Amino acid sequence: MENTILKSVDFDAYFGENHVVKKVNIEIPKNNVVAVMGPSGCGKTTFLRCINRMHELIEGASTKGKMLLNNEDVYEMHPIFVRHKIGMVFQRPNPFPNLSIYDNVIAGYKLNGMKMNKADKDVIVEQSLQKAALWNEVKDSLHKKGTFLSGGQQQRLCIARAIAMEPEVLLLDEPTSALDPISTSSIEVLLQELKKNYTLIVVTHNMQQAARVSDKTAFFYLGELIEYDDTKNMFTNPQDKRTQNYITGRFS
Ligand SMILES: Nc1ncnc2c1ncn2[C@@H]1O[C@H](COP(=O)(O)OP(=O)(O)OP(=O)(O)O)[C@@H](O)[C@H]1O
Repeated sequence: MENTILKSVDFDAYFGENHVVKKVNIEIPKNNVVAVMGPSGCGKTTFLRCINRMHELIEGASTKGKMLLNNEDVYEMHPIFVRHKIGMVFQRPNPFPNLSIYDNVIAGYKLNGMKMNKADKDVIVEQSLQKAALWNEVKDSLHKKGTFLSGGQQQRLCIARAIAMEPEVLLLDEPTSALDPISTSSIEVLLQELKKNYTLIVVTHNMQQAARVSDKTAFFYLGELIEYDDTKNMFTNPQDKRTQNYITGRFS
């Protein structure tokens, strides 16, 4: 694929002896939203966490194969650099409870001991909140704690925090599953906006959401990537019986 930003080659992941991601080969095009779906326990989150090397933080966890970002193996880069380039947003909004909205946005810089003057910080905070479609709602309360925000606003704050590090790829693990329908819809709109500047990989259990937001969909089953195609094709003309069964609700 010409515009591939991320590519896995024969990628395996294990928890101890338990082989949970099996020989996954996938190419993710730049500025796309790719949905990752499949039944519970099929390795979606594990695969996502392998992309930015968070899997290896778990004791006994290991990987095999290649994960290439712009053709360079992320497993040969410094893990901190990898997590700058490949940001992550989790299922439950997790702003740092003791930090203000402002400090939450630049938390990644502080955690890594990267010093900046106030003017630069102000720019990063405003730009990141703008891109996360939260600026207008919080610009007058930047020094209040992030936990005062609604769930949907907190999730957008977490997106702003990830964007502040200027990643190329953003991994989102069921980013709306803890949110109400209105917040969910505002995050879905935001994803469409964000893909202009970033490449997004979104784990979702919600097939309607995958159909609404993604350009391509990957279907995982028992640790294997069974099918990967343009979302439209995947939902209208799945090639594998297991994908067909999943999208028609024969197993969840
Ligand atoms: N920390 C862990 N230690 C050991 N095994 C784990 C751990 N996390 C997940 N697993 C196992 O790895 C397999 C894949 O889990 P994973 O969370 O990646 O699946 P998933 O498709 O994201 O599931 P869900 O949709 O329920 O979130 C499962 O068998 C799970 O039990």
